[in-house]
Amino acid sequence: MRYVSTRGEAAPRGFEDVLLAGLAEDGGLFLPETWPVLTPEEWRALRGLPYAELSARLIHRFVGDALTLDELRALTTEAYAGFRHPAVVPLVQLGTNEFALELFHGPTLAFKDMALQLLGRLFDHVLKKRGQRITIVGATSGDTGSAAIEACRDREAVDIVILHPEGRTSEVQRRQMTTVLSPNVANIAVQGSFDDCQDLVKAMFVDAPFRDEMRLAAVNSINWARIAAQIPYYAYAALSLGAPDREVAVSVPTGNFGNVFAAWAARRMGLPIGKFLIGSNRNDILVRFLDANDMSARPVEPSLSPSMDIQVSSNFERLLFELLGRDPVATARQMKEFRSAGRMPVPDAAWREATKLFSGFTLDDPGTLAEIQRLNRDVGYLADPHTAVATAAVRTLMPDGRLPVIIAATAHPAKFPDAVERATGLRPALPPALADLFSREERFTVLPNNLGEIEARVKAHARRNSVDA
Ligand SMILES: Cc1ncc(COP(=O)(O)O)c(C=O)c1O
Ligand SMILES: N[C@@H](CCOP(=O)(O)O)C(=O)O
Repeated sequence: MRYVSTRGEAAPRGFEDVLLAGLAEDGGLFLPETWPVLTPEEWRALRGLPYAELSARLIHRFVGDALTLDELRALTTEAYAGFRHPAVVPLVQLGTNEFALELFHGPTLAFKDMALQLLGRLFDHVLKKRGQRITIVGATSGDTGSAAIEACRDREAVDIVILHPEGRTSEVQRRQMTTVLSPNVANIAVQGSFDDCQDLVKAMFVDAPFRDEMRLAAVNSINWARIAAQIPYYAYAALSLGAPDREVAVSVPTGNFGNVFAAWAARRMGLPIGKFLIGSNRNDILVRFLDANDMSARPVEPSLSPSMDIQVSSNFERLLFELLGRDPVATARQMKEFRSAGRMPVPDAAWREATKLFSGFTLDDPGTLAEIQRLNRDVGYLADPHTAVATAAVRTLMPDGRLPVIIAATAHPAKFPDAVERATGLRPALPPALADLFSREERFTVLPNNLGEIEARVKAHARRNSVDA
């Protein structure tokens, strides 16, 4: 299995190198050179398998000879062993044809654990084999950061620096990151938005001397391994609902487009997902694109679903590459225009293609509170604000219930207790492992949105750790 960059100038390479590279040197994102496609019989053979086994078998299609199936199975088994639910990703019926796929039973209470618990172990496996160290730099709007820190804390060959937008995460999200005092972990609160944090991370990756000196690696969904590890839960849910013999739909609360792209990848591998609903808060660039081919970035605005407070969705580039017939020159041209002008008219044929599969839905804060309240009152289900955006999308975009819909329940309600309490009067408690979160010491550095200052901080952190090591 080899991977190509969406911008075509970086050399194709195998899984291990893609795992360690994160972003391609040309600024593009890696995708498999050819998609593995499973026959209906092969899909059926995965039905009923324990989650760790199912995920090992599917992810193995992407790793080539980097790991044997046995090696990968050992990693997925360990990765999901600590989840709080025996099914790992339980499917909970919310309506006649609506099912919440709960992705938040991992250590940090969000769907990011599904991929990052595995990614931390994959890094370890590959780095031990190679005798190398890496410095991870990541951007977070709240959930990737804590999941990555939890997965990488105290790992010998890894230093990790996470950038979050100062004051724009929930307090639980911030504390989950900043109270981890392991010496290989550093947190930076950037005076800016998530988009600024993500731009800074991408700028570090295209700064070749810095990237090489620090041996930068990525934990965001720019890293292909993140997407690969998010595909199996869609397969697990779809197979439980009758696929490959029955078509299903998905509804995904969307920010950086990684989670919904993983669902699209599952379709590309032969899973019959017939419709993709994209839920958005007031940062609705993807919805405007789908409704009117208006792909224009506006300033990021805070909302009750802060993890989706994103305007520039990294993984849209992967879909664009596919929509443009895998033409890297056209993709690079479009992305360059988006970067310089802040807008990108996608060619009409590609836009129409996208609208056949994807539909967008925007929910404002009052609507989000009303939906959390409705779910609690009518269904007895306590949803976090991100999940509520996706359940509301189903009621608006697919009220006829013609397909079973898998709703990605991306976070535990206790991560957003203020919003949930405002909507329902109930304050969800944190699980026992996090019960003392509010009395733990916090450590982070506040820095301006300035590449030089951030790079200097990353360098100081990585140096200190290699001296200590
Ligand atoms: C709870 C939650 N829901 C939804 C999203 C959006 O997912 P994606 O960025 O993969 O589109 C995020 C952040 O990524 C999140 O943390
Ligand atoms: N919502 C995310 C933003 C980063 O997304 P990623 O999937 O690219 O890591 C977060 O919670 O940090």
